[in-house]
Amino acid sequence: QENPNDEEALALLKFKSSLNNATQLDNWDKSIPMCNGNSSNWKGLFCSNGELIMLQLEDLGLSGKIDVGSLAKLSNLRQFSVANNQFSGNMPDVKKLNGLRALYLTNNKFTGDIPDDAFTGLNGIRRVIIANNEFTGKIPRSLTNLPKLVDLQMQNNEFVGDIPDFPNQVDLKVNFANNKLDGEIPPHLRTQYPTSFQGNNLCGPPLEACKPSKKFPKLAIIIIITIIAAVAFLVIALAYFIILHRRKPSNYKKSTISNLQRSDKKKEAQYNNNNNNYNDNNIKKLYYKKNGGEAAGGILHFVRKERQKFELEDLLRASAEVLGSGGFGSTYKAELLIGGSICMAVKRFREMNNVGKEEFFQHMRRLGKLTHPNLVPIVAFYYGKEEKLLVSDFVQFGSLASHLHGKRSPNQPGLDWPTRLKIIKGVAKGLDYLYKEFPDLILPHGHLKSSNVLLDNKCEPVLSDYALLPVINKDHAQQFMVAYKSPEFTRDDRVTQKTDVWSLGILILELLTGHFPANYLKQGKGANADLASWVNSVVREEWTGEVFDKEMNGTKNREGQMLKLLKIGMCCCELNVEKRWDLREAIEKIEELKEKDSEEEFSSYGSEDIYSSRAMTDDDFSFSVVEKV
Ligand SMILES: Nc1ncnc2c1ncn2[C@@H]1O[C@H](COP(=O)(O)OP(=O)(O)OP(=O)(O)O)[C@@H](O)[C@H]1O
Repeated sequence: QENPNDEEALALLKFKSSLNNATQLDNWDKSIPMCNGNSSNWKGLFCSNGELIMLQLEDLGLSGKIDVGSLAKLSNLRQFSVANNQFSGNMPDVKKLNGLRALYLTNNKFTGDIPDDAFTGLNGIRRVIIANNEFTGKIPRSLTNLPKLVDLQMQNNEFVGDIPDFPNQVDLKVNFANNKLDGEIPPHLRTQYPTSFQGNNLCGPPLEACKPSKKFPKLAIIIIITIIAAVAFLVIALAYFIILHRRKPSNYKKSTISNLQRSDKKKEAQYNNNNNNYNDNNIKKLYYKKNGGEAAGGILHFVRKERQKFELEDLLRASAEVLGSGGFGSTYKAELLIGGSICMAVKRFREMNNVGKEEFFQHMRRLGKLTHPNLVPIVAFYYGKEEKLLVSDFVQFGSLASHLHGKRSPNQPGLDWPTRLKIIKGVAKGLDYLYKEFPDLILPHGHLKSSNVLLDNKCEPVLSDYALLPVINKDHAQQFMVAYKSPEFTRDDRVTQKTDVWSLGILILELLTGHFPANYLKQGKGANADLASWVNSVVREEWTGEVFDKEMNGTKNREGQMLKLLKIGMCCCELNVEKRWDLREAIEKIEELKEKDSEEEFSSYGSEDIYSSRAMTDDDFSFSVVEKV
């Protein structure tokens, strides 16, 4: 049967044939399907539900002709980017691509005037990014009629003449810097940043006022007087407003902060499904507008080349909800509408100034190079003096913590054994990768806990909040990060490369028992000072059956494997660091686990085996005093 994408594949191959230097597109091959659900087999293509929606051919050294006629056959094409290549000549005739939402031609060598009607009919377009080329002539008037336009970047070209007004685009952000433009900045662009106009011969707000023309001194005087009168009026009105405002009782502040107030209830809510409570808030509303975050107006630095770019402003304005707050700050889910809907998780960090700016950027770039199916990819970051934002992919299915400890509807089953086994195997793989990538770090993860194990729609685990220790202020890390709740830190004030193994052990025990480890830490000194001690005491009394989470239904013929995992958890929680397994050993043992027991395994495992794995002395009962959770 004819593949519906065949025609598009042919169109793309024709498009490719008019490019020069397209050697990197060698997997564009008609025998391989372009799209596979939401992923693509051809370099530079992005697909959604089997349809090609974006073409991102960036940094490929391409030149030659852009065959727009062929591109026009791609019926769902939303984004077209050839940024950072060697294209020259006139701008392609993009008005033929009438479904386009974003166009990126930045950093090429395009020349010539752009016809006035070049953008006519592109009624869905949101971004026109043609900066850093050699375009000449006037700014095409058709740009002013694009109802959805929010981002127009034409800086570093050779445009001449005046800037037209953009009266219809309320959220538009422009950049015309470093051209040869002159005249007065039009009324609807006066609230833009002054830097968007610098390097031209422009005047008027937000730049300096235009010099009054010598021909009409009287008119100039009238204008100045009018401006002074208007300013005076504004000052008086402002003063009046302030006086009026001060007199009001100040319960305003309370209601704003209450949005984000921390409470134990919220922690519980946080563990309920992440997809609840969707509303029309955005991060600005939820935090910045009210509490004055420093990020507004800042720059988002992308650490992954292949990812679709967006601006910080887009992120802060996107529809958002609070996912929860931890020791470092709040995390938000933001839904961006660019070339389809994309959900990102945005985590605010304070106390992240352990290293200088340069080193911080370096560390982020290092995180941006990590690719592993069991790690949440960090996509971008914002660097502010006091505050940082880390942007990563939003993981759909909530955290392991929410599945283990959150409320469920009565007919929703708990996680079964095969799923729990899959989760711990994935966690082990993610950790293994981190240890290989960060041999220089004492704690390659440092913050392994069930709320930092997220689940995708197939219940595959993905780790978050990893490898952040180098950038977090020491005091803060010691107060909040999981590694610093380990016996070796509370007892000896030290952490080692085996401390993440202890966190893994606690995670395993949490997964098997369904008990929330923080509850034990709260109780402090005593026989059950941590989850491992509790498990130990139950096992010692030969009540091993009591250890396992009752929600983990259908355990028949699986007890042997479950006991093996329990033993692994106990060995990872060995108090004596020297005797504790290292990560490699723990991973190997986890990898050996199977879903079902073989006959002899089924009969040979008993509680004695488990008990001997954590040799308990009287001292052990009192080592782990952790007041703060
Ligand atoms: N990328 C993501 N996708 C989906 N949910 C996420 C993502 N990152 C974090 N979350 C969820 O958001 C909530 C808040 O996370 P956050 O990391 O702020 O707090 P925490 O993990 O409880 O504590 P801490 O700050 O100490 O790590 C948690 O339930 C977490 O599972």
